[in-house]
Amino acid sequence: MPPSVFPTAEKYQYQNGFGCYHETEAIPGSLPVGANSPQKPPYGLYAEKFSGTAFTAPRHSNLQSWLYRILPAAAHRPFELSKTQPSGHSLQGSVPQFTQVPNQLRWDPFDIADDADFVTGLRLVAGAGDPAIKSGLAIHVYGAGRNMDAHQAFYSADGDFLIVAQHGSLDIQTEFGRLLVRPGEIAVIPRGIRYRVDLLQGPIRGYILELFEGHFQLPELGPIGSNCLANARDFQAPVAAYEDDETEWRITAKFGNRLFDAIQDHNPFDVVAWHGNYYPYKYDLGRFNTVGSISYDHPDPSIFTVLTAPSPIAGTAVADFVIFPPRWLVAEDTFRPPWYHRNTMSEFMGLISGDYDAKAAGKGGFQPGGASLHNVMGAHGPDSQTFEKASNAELAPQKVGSGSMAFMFESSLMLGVTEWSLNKCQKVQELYNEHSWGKLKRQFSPPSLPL
Ligand SMILES: O=C(O)Cc1cc(O)ccc1O
Ligand SMILES: [Fe+2]
Repeated sequence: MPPSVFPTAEKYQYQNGFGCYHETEAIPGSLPVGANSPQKPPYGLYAEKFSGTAFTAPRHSNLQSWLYRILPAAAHRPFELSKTQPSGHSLQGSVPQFTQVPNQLRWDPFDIADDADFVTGLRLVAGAGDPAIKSGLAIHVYGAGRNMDAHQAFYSADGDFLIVAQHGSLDIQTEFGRLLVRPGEIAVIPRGIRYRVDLLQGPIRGYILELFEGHFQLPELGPIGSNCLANARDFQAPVAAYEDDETEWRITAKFGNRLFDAIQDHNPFDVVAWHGNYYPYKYDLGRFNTVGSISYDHPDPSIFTVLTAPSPIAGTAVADFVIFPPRWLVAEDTFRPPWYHRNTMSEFMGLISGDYDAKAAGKGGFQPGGASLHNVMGAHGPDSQTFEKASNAELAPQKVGSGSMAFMFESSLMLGVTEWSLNKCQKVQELYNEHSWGKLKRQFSPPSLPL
């Protein structure tokens, strides 16, 4: 059960900045000075190098950290296919199959299983590509009512986890230190980093974008200049915090889309000090500095990009993480909601809280904890109610989205859905298309032809 008291703030300490070279030590003097791997590191610690990119990646994109720990991560028994996942878990057993469907899909809020933890409560919703060739991504949801086992840690070798907390707060203990992630905040746990998730105030639910290739970065700002959108200083990395015990621990690995367990006889959170630029971090979406049109027309949603994972094709992301925060709409002579459109990118959307301004809310609509998928070239846009309202609204300055936060995982890849998300979860709204666009009225009234 989660503890009933909210932990004190001192439990979570951060250092600020995106893509920084940080250094932190829980015991003064535990970082070697002037060397990474001295013959004997301070206090009898082991030095362990942790590479997030190839050794030879260019300097501007090279990611690595040095960890100084009580025992190396290598000290564990062999991994075996996990037997601890409930049957039907979408990462249990065989490698998942993705089915690509051209229809617009929308899901009611996903369930929270009271008896599940962060790992057993993970469900694969959609994806493309293959972690074995470091290509593509996966989209998961999690819904859990209890802490991970007290002596269990998890890591994904497949991809970086971008965790969007929708409901309930996560106490994430990582090898690098602790992160508190509340609804409306995100955490990024790059691949390989071991962590465990406890619940702080009851059940948790949220979304995960797992990136099989590369890592997330801040988008270019172009003519916007050197500030706005997500500012670098608002990203927070943990400070080193370690535990030391020789009890039995289970390490669960997501490896090639399946889960494996290994036992070890020491605490994996034994990193006393670290330095480097490969680390987990969090970001409060409320700090996003939103920009928009102050004249006319609805700009592309790329102006709301928090983080991007570029592909080798210029300007084309494997995945963008985009948000729709509360903001003022002031555009004149403009249909202010998103336009009707078809996109060569696929658009997976979720709702953290409130209403999304392009879609009806409430039962049968786009609801917090639910999702939608408008796949490659899937036609979509405002539903008929939104169209009626917006095309007749008085265009005074208007604040939209108060108390609301929607987001989009936008990808250049065609996303497939899983047997779980299409059928088993029983959340697909069968009448999504009909309810949204089936009642759009013809507005066409051509001028009468001269006789
Ligand atoms: O489809 C959506 O609701 C997401 C979206 C929002 C927007 O403002 C412009 C384009 C777009 O795809
Ligand atoms: Fe869209």
